[in-house]
Amino acid sequence: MEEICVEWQVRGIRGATTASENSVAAIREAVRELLDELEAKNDINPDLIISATFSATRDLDAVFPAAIARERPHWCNVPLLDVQQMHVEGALERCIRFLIHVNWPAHTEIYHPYLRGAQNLRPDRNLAVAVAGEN
Ligand SMILES: O=C(O)C(=O)C[C@]1(C(=O)O)C=C[C@@H](O)C=C1
Repeated sequence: MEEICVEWQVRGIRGATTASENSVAAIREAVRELLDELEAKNDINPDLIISATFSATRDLDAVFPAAIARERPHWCNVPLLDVQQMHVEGALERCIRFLIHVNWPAHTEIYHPYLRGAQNLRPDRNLAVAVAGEN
């Protein structure tokens, strides 16, 4: 029988969005939408996620984004962390970002979701998917 060998790589996936206000409901809605998009566009298997770090700008403190992520099916065992985004004067407000490391089949495209007010943070990533080795 022919053996099909899949080459795996550790890859980083970035994403960001904004919450409409500093409330549990608004942050939950924004994080769910962002992770829905991540999973839908990447056909991601949460069991292959190595870790996920969320940052929130200093104007968001109603709830931890990691706690929202942990509510998702199969995310309860993912190592999660929240940090406060460094503040730069004039930077996008009420912004939630993530950096996720994942085991990924080599040479497979990754989609980095940038939604809502965060759409223009990385127009290069928003328009195109990143090809293996380019991120
Ligand atoms: O990708 C983002 O979320 C950005 O805001 C862009 C950027 C960057 O310049 O690369 C800036 C600040 C963040 O800490 C991460 C990345």
